[in-house]
Amino acid sequence: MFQTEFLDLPALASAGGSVTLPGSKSISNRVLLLAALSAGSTRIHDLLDSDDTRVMLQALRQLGCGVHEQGSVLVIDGLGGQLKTDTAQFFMGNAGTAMRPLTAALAVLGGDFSLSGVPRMHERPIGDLVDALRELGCSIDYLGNEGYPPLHIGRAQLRLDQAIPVRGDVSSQFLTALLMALPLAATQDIVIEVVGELISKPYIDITLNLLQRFGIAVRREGWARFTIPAGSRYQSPGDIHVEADASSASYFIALGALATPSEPGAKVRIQGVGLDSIQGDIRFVEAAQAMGAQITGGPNWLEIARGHWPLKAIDLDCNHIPDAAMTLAVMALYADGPCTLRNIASWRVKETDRIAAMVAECAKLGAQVEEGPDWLRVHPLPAGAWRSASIHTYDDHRVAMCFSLAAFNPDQVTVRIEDPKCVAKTFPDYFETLFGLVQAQPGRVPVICIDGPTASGKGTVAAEVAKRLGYHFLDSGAMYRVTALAATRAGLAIEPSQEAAIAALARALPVRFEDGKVLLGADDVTEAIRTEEAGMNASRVSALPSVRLALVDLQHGFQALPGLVADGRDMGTVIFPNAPYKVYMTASAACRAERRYKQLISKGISANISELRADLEARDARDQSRAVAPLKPAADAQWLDNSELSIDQSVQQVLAGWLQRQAIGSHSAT
Ligand SMILES: Nc1ncnc2c1ncn2[C@@H]1O[C@H](COP(=O)(O)OP(=O)(O)OP(=O)(O)O)[C@@H](O)[C@H]1O
Ligand SMILES: Nc1ccn([C@@H]2O[C@H](COP(=O)(O)O)[C@@H](O)[C@H]2O)c(=O)n1
Repeated sequence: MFQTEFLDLPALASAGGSVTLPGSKSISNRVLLLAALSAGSTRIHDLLDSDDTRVMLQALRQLGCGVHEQGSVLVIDGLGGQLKTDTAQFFMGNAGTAMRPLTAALAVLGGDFSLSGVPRMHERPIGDLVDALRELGCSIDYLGNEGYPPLHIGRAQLRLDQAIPVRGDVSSQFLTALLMALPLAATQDIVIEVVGELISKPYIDITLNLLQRFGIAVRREGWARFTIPAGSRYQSPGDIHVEADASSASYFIALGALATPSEPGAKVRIQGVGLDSIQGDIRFVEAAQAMGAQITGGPNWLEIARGHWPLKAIDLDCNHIPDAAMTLAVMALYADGPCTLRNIASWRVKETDRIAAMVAECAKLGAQVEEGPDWLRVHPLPAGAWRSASIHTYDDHRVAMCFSLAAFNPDQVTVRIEDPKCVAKTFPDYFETLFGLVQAQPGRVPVICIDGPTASGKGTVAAEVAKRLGYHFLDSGAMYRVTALAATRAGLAIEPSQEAAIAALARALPVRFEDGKVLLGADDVTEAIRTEEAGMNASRVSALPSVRLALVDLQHGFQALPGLVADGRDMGTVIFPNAPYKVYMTASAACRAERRYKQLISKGISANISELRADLEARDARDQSRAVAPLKPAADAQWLDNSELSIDQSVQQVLAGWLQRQAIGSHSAT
């Protein structure tokens, strides 16, 4: 997951390949609670691992549920409707799918419980559910504002003889919560009556489907009246599989519809969710088809390719696909006319006011957008009108994910996604998954080159800049160091007479960079290549032209989405001559010798400062005077002498220079 302050998406062009999506949030949290309330153990396969499911799991543990991992399977030892504790305080984060059903289940069972969440959770209404539960005889108090969490739950005195009314026109989660809680009290038939037009009906279908799997056969009369039969008891189904998330699939369906194929005939294939899905958001497929996407599918898969282009404008009632419909709003930027999304009032009370968020962020890209209380109209953005923008994400995973699709804009402007880690709510590896399927416009994966002499601090600074931007990091010096080590181990003298043999070795170098370690074959050589002797050998091996040539492809392979920071001697001059930003980092010889001295001493290696200075000057002289790719600043490099700067100041200067070139909004990367 990207933990950076923001993530810059360079202009994207094409897509193709297969992706297996994480489990559905709606199914995962329902299954977790049903398994906890059931008698017996439930083995849950393909459960979503995200912020919202972790919130639910933590609550279940607090209630005394056994939770065990068995490989990729999660086993829940159910409580059989009997809590092991009747006093607890629960933190629900911003997980509506945990807060609502747990409130109902705890209220029906009764006890001394409090439930709170993040500030936004305390702005999300729950009054209609509380009213219904009070009607039933549950004891619930508001601890803050009337109608909103946090809540306190006390002992219940249930009255089951009359139908329980619940409003269905604000959130279907209130009805879901009652349907899941009431089997715990079904000593007689219990009737729920929906007041108002029920929204998001497909989510109720998911609830009914899962209740059935856990032994509860709810009788339904239309969408207005639901009966839990007397004697209903939760029973574990044993094993249960969680489908991949259909709402998450919407980004990849849109991707297939927007991107040109990575090669002729290439498609975007989604595994784990298909046309027979029980999730309502699978009907996003129909909306994407209406916009022109070519989609085929089977029971557990979908394949998408670009069809009509530009996409066709739509005017759609989106009540049945409330979450996935946000993706349509960004697709609308690529349509042949204005797109109107209707019946989406529930967006106003989600993780953020999603209608307001879509209006504000589409407008930053240059689009004209109109809104009403429960509708949104997005006008297409023609080529020439797109603006590079910093997308605010409001701690809302779906805002972050759907705006990533703006990176396919025809003007090839960069799209900045603020706080990319907000995707952790449902899809922690969303951006990594996206980068696995897409290709940037040619030459658009940015490279920041930091070249300079030994011990100028370029490796330290480059690694930190890469971390702050979420970019890959190339320590090119390590490649020469590993080559020299491999040559020595192979009994080759590091001299021109052995050039061909060392180059052959370099071409097939089994080097890997993993989790901060450098591996040569199966050998961890991280420490072995860092000695002063290894540095000198690297300098000698790097003067051999065929060795340099042999390592070019390996270095180019590091240029991958979302970007690269490369440090070395010839990054800006030879390996990435078209890089958009180059720094030549240096410091006085005295300063560099002192830094290296401190570096060695801190590792417990004894050193002599004047010998170190002589060695590094000799190394610099060799690097600067060699015939091929000598150490020198690129003509377009920014010169940075950091003799008087701290590491952090050096990092800040490089970041500031890069952000100035990116020119997106007025963001800082501190
Ligand atoms: N202002 C500074 N900027 C960067 N590094 C600094 C600074 N001050 C001290 N250092 C320290 O200098 C030492 C040398 O840094 P580093 O290894 O990154 O240099 P380098 O240029 O990559 O060297 P080499 O080319 O030999 O690998 C490190 O211990 C680093 O912490
Ligand atoms: N792009 C590069 C990087 C390094 N070298 C040579 O390797 C030696 C070791 O590099 P470090 O950065 O790890 O110290 C260095 O002295 C150079 O001779 C190179 O030629 N080109």
